[in-house]
Amino acid sequence: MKILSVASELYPLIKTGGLADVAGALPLALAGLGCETRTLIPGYPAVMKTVKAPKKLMEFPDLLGEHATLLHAKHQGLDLLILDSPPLYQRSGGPYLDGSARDYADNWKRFAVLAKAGAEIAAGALAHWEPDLVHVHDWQAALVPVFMRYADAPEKPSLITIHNIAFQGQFSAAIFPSLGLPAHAYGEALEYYGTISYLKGGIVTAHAVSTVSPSYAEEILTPEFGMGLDGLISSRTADLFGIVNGIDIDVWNPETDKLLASNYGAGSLKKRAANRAALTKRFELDEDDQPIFCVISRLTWQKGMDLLAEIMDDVVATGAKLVILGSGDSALETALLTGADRHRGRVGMSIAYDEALSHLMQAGSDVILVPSRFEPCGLTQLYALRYGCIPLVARTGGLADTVIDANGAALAAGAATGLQFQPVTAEQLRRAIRRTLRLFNDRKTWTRMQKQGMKSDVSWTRSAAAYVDLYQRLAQKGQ
Ligand SMILES: Nc1ncnc2c1ncn2[C@@H]1O[C@H](COP(=O)(O)OP(=O)(O)O[C@H]2O[C@H](CO)[C@@H](O)[C@H](O)[C@H]2O)[C@@H](O)[C@H]1O
Repeated sequence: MKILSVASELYPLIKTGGLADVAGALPLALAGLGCETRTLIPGYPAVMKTVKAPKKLMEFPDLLGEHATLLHAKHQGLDLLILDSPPLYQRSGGPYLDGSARDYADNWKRFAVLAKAGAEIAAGALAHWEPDLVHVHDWQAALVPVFMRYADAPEKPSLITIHNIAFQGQFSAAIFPSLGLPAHAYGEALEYYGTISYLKGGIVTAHAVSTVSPSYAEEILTPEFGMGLDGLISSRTADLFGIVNGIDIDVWNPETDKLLASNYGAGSLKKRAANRAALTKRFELDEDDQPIFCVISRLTWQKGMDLLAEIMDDVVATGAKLVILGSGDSALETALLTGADRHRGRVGMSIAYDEALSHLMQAGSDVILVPSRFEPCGLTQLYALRYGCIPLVARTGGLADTVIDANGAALAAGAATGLQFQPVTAEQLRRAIRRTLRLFNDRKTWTRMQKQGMKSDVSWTRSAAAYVDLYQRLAQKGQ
């Protein structure tokens, strides 16, 4: 089966968050199951600089008034379709934000053009490669099924995956005429309280909607988590699926990871000590045997980072240490940095996006804290499981689905892999930290939990098979 995947980021070429990991790893996992995936991405500077000898496939003279060239390249097992349009994508900032962290004013156009190209490819624009199905990710690609619905060509089966419903691609209704859609598409697919919502358009028009864990698929049916789209999603429950993310277990393998100070496995956990020592040095922490908690996250309210700032003094008071890697909301960055300054030697912080450091932190820390208010899946707890770093997570979304709480029954059965807490409040987080410390001091139980986590199947194997199953169902329906 031939799949056209459309995404706005793709590991290892361009990444701001978990979407890139999934868009980058899923095609590799699907390849072994008879699916040939080509991924359409914008020609950002990082992409154009990294891919070797891209081949020109075709020109799009007029995609919503923009000229673009479609390039083909292979990169680390990925088959790429790169939409090269320098006025839209060759910018010095990130994929979505300029150097001052402001949204590009023409993001509506940048991603509408990407989607339009996707719809044209789906309709057979490429002479030698026509997809059987289109899989689009998040609001940035959500207009692909909208353009397909209102095109003259026969509609291909389509799936939209929601990685985070908080980001909806909402724009002024004034852009509607520039999208080149028939007038009725506004009310049928795109209109959202007098504005335009790309994600809504995708949810209305895609043949199936999925999200990245079964629990989050349930949660987004409720007003609390649906962020205004719960009513619409509830009307599509027959076509709604929750497939938990996997991770690339070759990139995230403590036995071979070149970014670590020392490689190790479940049978050689003592070798984690060298990573702990490297981490201690890197963050100028005191050298002692107290547990190290880590946080690797966007610094946002979603991720509960305000709670982390609130409880930092209490964590330090227990004797534990804390290392934080992240960037995001500037008020939260300041609050956390101020706290870290108060506790030199006990709290270390790096305001950065640092892939290499994130690997060392997973290998050198004892616990990863993930106090998210909502979490569609979450990936850092999956890396942590694989690295023998115990996840302490909020009981929500994919975090609830992937970590087995160390309650009495799970401990007795030897099944526990981490800790969960709820509701997501500072008080419950403090309690969960105290519970973690009690377990940490019971070395036999702790080691057993580490080993159990390292045995968990966090690979793509099962989930890739679930996607293939869904693709096949959609393809059959479309016949
Ligand atoms: N400062 C930093 N330096 C280095 N690496 C950093 C970093 N900050 C974050 N990362 C990395 O970025 C990724 C973040 O992925 P998550 O799944 O945790 O959240 P995100 O909200 O981006 O993704 C959304 O999409 C994914 C994919 O579906 C869902 O799992 C998730 O719940 C949803 O919110 C991880 O690979 C993490 O290691």
